[in-house]
Amino acid sequence: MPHPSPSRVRLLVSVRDPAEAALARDHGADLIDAKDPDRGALGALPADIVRAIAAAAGDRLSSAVAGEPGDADAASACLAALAGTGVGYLKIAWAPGREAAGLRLPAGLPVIAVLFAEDGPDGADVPALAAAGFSGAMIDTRAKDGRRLTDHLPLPRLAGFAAACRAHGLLSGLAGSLRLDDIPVLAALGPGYLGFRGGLCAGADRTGGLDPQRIAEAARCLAAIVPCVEAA
Ligand SMILES: O=C[C@H](O)COP(=O)(O)O
Repeated sequence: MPHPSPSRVRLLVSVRDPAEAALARDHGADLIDAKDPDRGALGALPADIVRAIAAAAGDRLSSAVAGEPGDADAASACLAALAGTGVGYLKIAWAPGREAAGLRLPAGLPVIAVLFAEDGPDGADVPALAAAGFSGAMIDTRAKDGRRLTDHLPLPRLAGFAAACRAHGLLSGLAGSLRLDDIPVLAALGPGYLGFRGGLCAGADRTGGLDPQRIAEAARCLAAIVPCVEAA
């Protein structure tokens, strides 16, 4: 499976269906992420829609969110439900400090742990994620209430998270009601990708439709930035 080059920060765009996947692909998304924006921060889509999104992503990497399970057993079931859909990654909510015993990760399919900014994650959470077998880690916001990632966590803390992911060989991501003007500041921290939904939708409404001009603008912005540190 291809892996994003560590030399630049990638653009992840969350999509709800194959038509949005094709739009994101055609306007410069690097990672096409299947997610139901009507069902909160990490609403999972049905497996057949995820499969169609992975196909529509074409030569782009794809991922799918698997939900917000309460423990390792439930997480294993959520991951298994989407394991055969053809996406390159699965993403699943994971509480900092959660007991990983009993977590069964799908063979050969990298899984990204999504930590919520409201829980105050930082780089100290990363070693346990690596030990649990996750291939990546990202921070997103749980409440889509207008507050952005940087309203919850200061930049040095985000930088520490990205650095810890690099140190442990994990792909890292930052998201949470990001806007285009967040790109230069957050990309400079060297995450593997920045994740968007609402900021690339018409009227910044994450439950509305994606705006192709905004996707293209985000892609242009990211392509122009060389991170101060190597992205991971
Ligand atoms: O994975 C990224 C998320 O879909 C971000 O959604 P958001 O930009 O609406 O907070």
